[in-house]
Amino acid sequence: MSKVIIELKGISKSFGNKKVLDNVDLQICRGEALGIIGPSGTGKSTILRIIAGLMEPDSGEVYIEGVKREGLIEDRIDGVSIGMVFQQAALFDSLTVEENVGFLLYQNSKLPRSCIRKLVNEKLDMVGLSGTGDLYPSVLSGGMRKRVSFARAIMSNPDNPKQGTEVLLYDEPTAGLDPIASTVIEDLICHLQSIQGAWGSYAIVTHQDSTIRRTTDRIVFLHQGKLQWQGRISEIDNTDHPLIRQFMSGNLSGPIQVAG
Ligand SMILES: Nc1ncnc2c1ncn2[C@@H]1O[C@H](COP(=O)(O)OP(=O)(O)OP(=O)(O)O)[C@@H](O)[C@H]1O
Repeated sequence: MSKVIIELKGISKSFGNKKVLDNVDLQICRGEALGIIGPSGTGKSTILRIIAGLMEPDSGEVYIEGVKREGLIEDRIDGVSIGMVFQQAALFDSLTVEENVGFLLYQNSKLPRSCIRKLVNEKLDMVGLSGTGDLYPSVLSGGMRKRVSFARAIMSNPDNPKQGTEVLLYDEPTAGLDPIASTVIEDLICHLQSIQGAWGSYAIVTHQDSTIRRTTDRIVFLHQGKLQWQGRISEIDNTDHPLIRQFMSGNLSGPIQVAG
């Protein structure tokens, strides 16, 4: 079996009196493409934020290559770098594409501007956006804005050997995109995984059928705070698990209650 790179053990999280995650165990192995699916509001984005170190669980532990994490991301550097692509591209509209992608290096490193610009251009090339560094986000399409946020997530600081992104977390990367723009993003996710070295492992939260099928090799299904089913992507059409059958068919009848 592949080496476990990230492990959640007994993770619980509540907001107010609503328990969103209830004793969740989850592993991401090196080289794995994990899909996290389930009905809306079931805690998928919350899991990504906990893995990224942006939010602390109420109880449970997060292990990064077997080392227990203490605190949030600003308190320490993990042995594995984790990049996150947010549901909304979350770009600063008053900054250029280059300034958005290089934002953390411009803010936190002593690298010369020319060096950061070179690194940014490398990442823009990788996401198919060569020559867009001087543009502002407002002139880009939704799919292009997503790709800028990919470039930002894979930025690394060459002065810090631990800063190379090794795990990428994608929160609904194809939401709101037309089928063709979604295909471009799905291809890009697979392309980044195929590049030798850095971004071989990822977890992706998505509701889109094509994204589930084209970008994942293992699926976990979350419902009512619990991990209810997991299996290979090839099993998703064959399992008779009632939650998966209802979710994948979009049927209104079944164990998942329709909100509203
Ligand atoms: N910071 C927060 N404060 C209060 N409630 C929150 C917070 N973050 C998430 N929630 C609530 O927790 C629940 C789970 O949210 P989360 O975004 O993780 O779900 P999700 O499965 O990703 O949903 P969707 O598929 O609709 O994006 C929701 O009811 C949400 O309103």
